[in-house]
Amino acid sequence: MSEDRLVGGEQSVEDRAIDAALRPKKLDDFIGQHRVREQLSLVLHSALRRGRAPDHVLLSGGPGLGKTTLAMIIAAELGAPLRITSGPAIERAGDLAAILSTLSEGEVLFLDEIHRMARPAEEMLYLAMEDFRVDVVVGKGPGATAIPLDIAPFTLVGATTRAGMLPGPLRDRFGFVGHMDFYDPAELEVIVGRSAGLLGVRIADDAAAEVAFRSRGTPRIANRLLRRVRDYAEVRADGLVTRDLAHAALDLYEVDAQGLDRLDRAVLRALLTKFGGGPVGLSTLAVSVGEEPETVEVVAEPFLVRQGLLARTPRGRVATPAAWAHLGLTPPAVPGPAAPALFDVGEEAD
Ligand SMILES: Nc1ncnc2c1ncn2[C@@H]1O[C@H](COP(=O)(O)OP(=O)(O)OP(=O)(O)O)[C@@H](O)[C@H]1O
Ligand SMILES: [Mg+2]
Repeated sequence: MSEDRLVGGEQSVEDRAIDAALRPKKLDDFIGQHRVREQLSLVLHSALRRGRAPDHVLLSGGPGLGKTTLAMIIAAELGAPLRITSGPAIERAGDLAAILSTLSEGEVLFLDEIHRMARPAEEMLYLAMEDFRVDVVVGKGPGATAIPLDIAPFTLVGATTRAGMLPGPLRDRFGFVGHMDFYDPAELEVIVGRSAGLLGVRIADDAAAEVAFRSRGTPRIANRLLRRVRDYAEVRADGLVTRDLAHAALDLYEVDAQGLDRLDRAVLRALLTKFGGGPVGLSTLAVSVGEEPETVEVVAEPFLVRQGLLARTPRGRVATPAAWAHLGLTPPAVPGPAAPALFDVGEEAD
C-alpha cells in the first residue's frame, strides 16, 4: 500500500520511528483494551509466580491497534529477552528451526503476521509450541530421517490482522487469544495527550478530542494525525494546536468529520455509485477502487462496518442508508430486488 495515506492503518517510514518512540513500555501504561489487558496481566503474573514460561499468546486485530506494542510489553513484564520475526521472513521450515533452536529459556518469540508463514514451518511450529521440540530432517528422499531436538521452553507471541486465516490447529495451540478492537474516542484522547507530551506538542484539550475523534479508532492514526496538526500549527500559527487549526489541518489532509480517509470514501462511493449500494463481492469492489482485496478488507471495511456505513451480508457488501447520507447522495427510489438483510456475518460472500 502507498505510504502517503494519512489515515491508512499501515506503517510509513516516519511511523516506524515514531511508533518506537511512543510505544508504552509497561502494561499499566497501555491505554484502553481493558479486557485484553486484564486477562493478559493474569496470564503473565500467574506464570511469573509459578516461575514458568506463560502460555503462548495470540494477538489479533487491525493494523495500528497495538499488537507489536503489546508483544514488547509482554517480554518487558516477564523480564525476558525478546526475539522478533515475521511470517513472511519464514519461507522454509529451516528458517524457523534456526530461530527455535537458538532460543534461550523463557525467551519471548514475537512472530508478526503469523498468518503469512509457510506451511511446512507451521507444522514445525505446532510441535515446538506443544512439546518444545523440533524435528530436524536430515537427508533427502526415502533415506531422510527426522532427528528430534529439544528446545528451551519459550513463549510464542503471534500477531495477525487476519485471525480467520489461521489454521485451526495453530489457533488451538495458543493458551490465550487477545482480540484488539477499535479504541473509543475517549481512550484515543488520552493517547493523543500522552503522545503530545512525549513529542513536546502543545495542543488544546478540544483539539486533542478532535484529533482523537477522527482517528478511525486507531492509535497509530491518532499519533500520525497529531503530527500533521502539529506541522500545520507550526507553519500557519504559533505552534499551539487549537481546535480551529486542528479542523483546518484535518480538512486539508482529507480526513472527514467521521474520520474517513480517501480510501474509505472511495470504497463507499464505488459501492454507492457503481453498484447501486450493493450487494457486491469484495474482489469486485476492490478492483473498482484499484486496491488489493486484502487492503479493502483489512484496512477500510472494519471501520466502515463499525461506523454503520457498510454491512457484510452473505450476498456481498451492502451500503447502509447512513452511507448515502454521509456522501450526500440520494439512494435509488426503488430498492433493488429483495434488499438483503443488513447484518454482519463476518464472512466473505464471494
Ligand atoms: N494502547 C495503546 N496506548 C498507547 N499507545 C498505543 C496503544 N496501542 C498502540 N499505540 C501506539 O500506536 C502505535 C502503533 O501500535 P503497534 O505498532 O503496536 O500496532 P500493531 O497492531 O502492531 O500494527 P500492525 O498490524 O501494523 O503491525 C505505537 O507506536 C504505539 O505508540
Ligand atoms: Mg505490528
